[in-house]
Amino acid sequence: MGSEGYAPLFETRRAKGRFLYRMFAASMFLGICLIWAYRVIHIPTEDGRWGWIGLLLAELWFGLYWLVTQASRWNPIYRSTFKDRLSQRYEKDLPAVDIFVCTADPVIEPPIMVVNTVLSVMAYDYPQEKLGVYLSDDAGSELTFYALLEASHFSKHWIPYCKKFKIEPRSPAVYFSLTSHLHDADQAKELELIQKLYEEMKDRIETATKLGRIPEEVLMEQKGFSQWDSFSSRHDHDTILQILIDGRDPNAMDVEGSKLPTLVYLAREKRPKHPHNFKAGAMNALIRVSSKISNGAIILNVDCDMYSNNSHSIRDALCFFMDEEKGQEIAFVQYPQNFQNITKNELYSSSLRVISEVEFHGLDGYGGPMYIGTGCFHRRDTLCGRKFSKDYRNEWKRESIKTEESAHELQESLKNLASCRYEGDTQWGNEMGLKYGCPVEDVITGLSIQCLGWKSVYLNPAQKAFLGVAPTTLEQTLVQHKRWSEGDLQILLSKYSPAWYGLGRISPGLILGYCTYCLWPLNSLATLSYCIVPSLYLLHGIPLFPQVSSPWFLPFAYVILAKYSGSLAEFLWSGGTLLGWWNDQRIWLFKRTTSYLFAFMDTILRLLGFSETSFILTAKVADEDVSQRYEGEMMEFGGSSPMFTILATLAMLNLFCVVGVVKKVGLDMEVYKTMALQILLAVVLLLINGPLYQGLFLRKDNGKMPCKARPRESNKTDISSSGISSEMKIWAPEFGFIVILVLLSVQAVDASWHYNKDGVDLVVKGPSGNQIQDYRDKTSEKFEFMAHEKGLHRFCFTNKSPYHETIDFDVYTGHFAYYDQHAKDEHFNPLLEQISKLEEALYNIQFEQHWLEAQTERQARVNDAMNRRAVYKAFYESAALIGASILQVYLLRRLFERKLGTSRV
Ligand SMILES: O=c1ccn([C@@H]2O[C@H](COP(=O)(O)OP(=O)(O)O[C@H]3O[C@H](CO)[C@@H](O)[C@H](O)[C@H]3O)[C@@H](O)[C@H]2O)c(=O)[nH]1
Ligand SMILES: [Mn+2]
Repeated sequence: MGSEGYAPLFETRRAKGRFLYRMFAASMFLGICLIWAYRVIHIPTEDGRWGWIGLLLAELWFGLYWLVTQASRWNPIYRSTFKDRLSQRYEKDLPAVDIFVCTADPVIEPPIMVVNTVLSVMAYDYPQEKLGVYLSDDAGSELTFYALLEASHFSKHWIPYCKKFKIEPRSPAVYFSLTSHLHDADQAKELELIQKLYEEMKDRIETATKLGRIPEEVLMEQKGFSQWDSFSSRHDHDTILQILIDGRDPNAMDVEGSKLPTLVYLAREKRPKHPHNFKAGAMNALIRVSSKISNGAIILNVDCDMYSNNSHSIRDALCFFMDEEKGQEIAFVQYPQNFQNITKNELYSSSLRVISEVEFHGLDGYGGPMYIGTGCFHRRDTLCGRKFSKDYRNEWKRESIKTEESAHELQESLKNLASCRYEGDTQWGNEMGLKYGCPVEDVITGLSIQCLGWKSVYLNPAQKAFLGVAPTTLEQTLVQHKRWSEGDLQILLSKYSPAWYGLGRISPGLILGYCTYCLWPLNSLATLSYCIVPSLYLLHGIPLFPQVSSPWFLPFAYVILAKYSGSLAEFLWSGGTLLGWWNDQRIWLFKRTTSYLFAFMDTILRLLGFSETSFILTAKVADEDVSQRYEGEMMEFGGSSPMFTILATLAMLNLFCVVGVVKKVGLDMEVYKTMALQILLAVVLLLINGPLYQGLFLRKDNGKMPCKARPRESNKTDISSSGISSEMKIWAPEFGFIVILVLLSVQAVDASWHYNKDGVDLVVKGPSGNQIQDYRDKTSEKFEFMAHEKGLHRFCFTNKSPYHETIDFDVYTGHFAYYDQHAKDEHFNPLLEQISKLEEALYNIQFEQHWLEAQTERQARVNDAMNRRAVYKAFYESAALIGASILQVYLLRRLFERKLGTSRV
């Protein structure tokens, strides 16, 4: 098309104030150089030399990393579209669009949420006959299938309602929750009707989900359910494919007589021995299956929680692809990830605000944002690996698939495309489709597309295009970031590394842009050194920063001030609050000392061949009390995690140093006058760790830091004669709470060898008085007991012998990370799993020691008369210690030797 009279379909604006920003950045850089100079010039010869070098390395890293992050701020651009022009020119020739929704677990991704997302994308403001909606269910759950079946019926009412009244957003659940009062009487009536239909559907779905069972009559009616006959587990089943609405069928119409979008359910084949490659595998199966059903030229991918919040998003995206002059080079259009459940001050900093509002615009200025999984429109061709060429023209008017086959025949013939073996010896997962073997399949796929010469576009309209569910606990946030940062670091080290593969293929600005994320994990070491070294040296009175009166103080002060006021300004400008920024700084610290550290270590283990890729799904639902604490912005430490152990240790270390310093200050004020910056750092760390101290010491709710198993003092109880009982009560605060008793019943010493065989009975009763455990005739025993409900548990000892009995017992109470994690998640990350096991094993060692000690004591008492006590005690103690040491050595060796087990969804 000629340029004359050409009106583009989209517009690109450069950010204002770039010059000012660049001046500011240059001044920061000068400050950073001065800090480096100071460190190098002043390396001490004795006291504090190592600490100093630690800080020098940390500052070198921070400075270089800061330089890298400038790429995403140097040249930001903003995009806007002209949808009216699109519709004037192309309304009749709009391309077919296929929409892929991915789900993987009916428990943490409830079917009702999934179908709301599906309904929202079925109701796009777009010719419905050109839409194909595909749900990939990696759990192969009948419940999700049932929900989708229900949604296919409901869509016949929902889509016409949306179109008639042009409502937003088009996720029914969200729409109904936002709409209470309507002025238009007509609409009010229809609203009532449709809402009733929705509530009924929701009821049916939720009841089925709760019961884990589909109503009998539905099973009879819908033949698709028979596909579950050969289903053995989510990891082991045939392909299940069902075309629920066949767009080619002239009868597929809504209640107003308009065409409906195609709707397909797919659970690809899974076999335990066959790697399924997580979301990437699911997407590739969808690409193949859809190519034989609707074969849309454009593919939109959304996660099952990311409902469409803007019915015009397809048209917006098409403005880029269909622009006559610049459209041909664009491979994908990425929308930001926004969330519906962000609280005002975003406790876990999960809005990704600065990334969405600042950094991605910056990447767009250098050739386009990364592909971040959800909310992204692709050309089918480029997703399948097509190389860029100048003469490439997308053929929008594709032949629609003409086949005489019935939906059923088609279904059967397509199952092969989603089978495990199909991809063997093909380029799928490599040159074609999404790439395999990386926890962030999206980023590496996007990068390889850009390396083939394509551009991408970042579109961030005021009316958010997609809204999803952000993690609602600290642990989930940290685990999610671990997956992301680990994946990004892997990319940096992979064949497709932006650093070398990208060289010459994408612009240097974009390479640095990618590195901003790929280098996340390396920040952990520098941050750790900054959290530990200055505080420890402060305690010892060794200064590591220049005095306030020294001229070298200036660059430090300037860089600190400029860095933090800049970051605050950015955060506020992106729509955040002051407290939100403060929380963001805290999470910044937490992620760097835990998620990134684990990601770093895991990547190294992976390089050495110890661990395999895993994917821990982010939960989209939470218990009620957890949700309440989230809404109230109270940090969640419930459930134990090795990440919390690190956070708590660092916080305690800092507290310890600060308390130590406060004690000393009275004695020696002078020393500390020279250490203003170190004191400032320690105090800021103290403040930022505030919620940790609260969780450790002050809070009483279930979200507080879990207590580790720890021994209580030994107890002794005397039960004078037969039939007499003694009772002990223990409060179990939650499921999985563990009580361990070491019981030792010993007759009065004077009866020496005649200890009674009848021993003692122990009965454990649960909170409602029900008997849970019953041990009879015990003389010496250890019991391990796990509470299955919370509440007061009674441990009742009864003496059956005619003699006076002394019962000597130890009680350990606590909650094991190991049990906890495994109850929640069968595929806990290998490294964390090993750590929990080690933790548990170490505890067991402690326990064995106590038991042996108790045994020794018992023996000793029994043998008192023979004066062999000392011998026995020594014997048992050394045996215990040797055993413990052997076990420790064995466990540690196993930790490093064993090829860590596979774990996958
Ligand atoms: O084996 C799997 C695992 C996951 N999923 C789906 O992948 C999506 C993302 O999973 P989620 O637990 O929500 O991870 P997030 O960290 O929130 O996801 C972001 O990061 C992922 C890469 O780590 C991308 O795949 C996602 O698109 C992106 O939204 C969900 O729809 C899942 O159902 C599958 O289909 N199969
Ligand atoms: Mn998600």
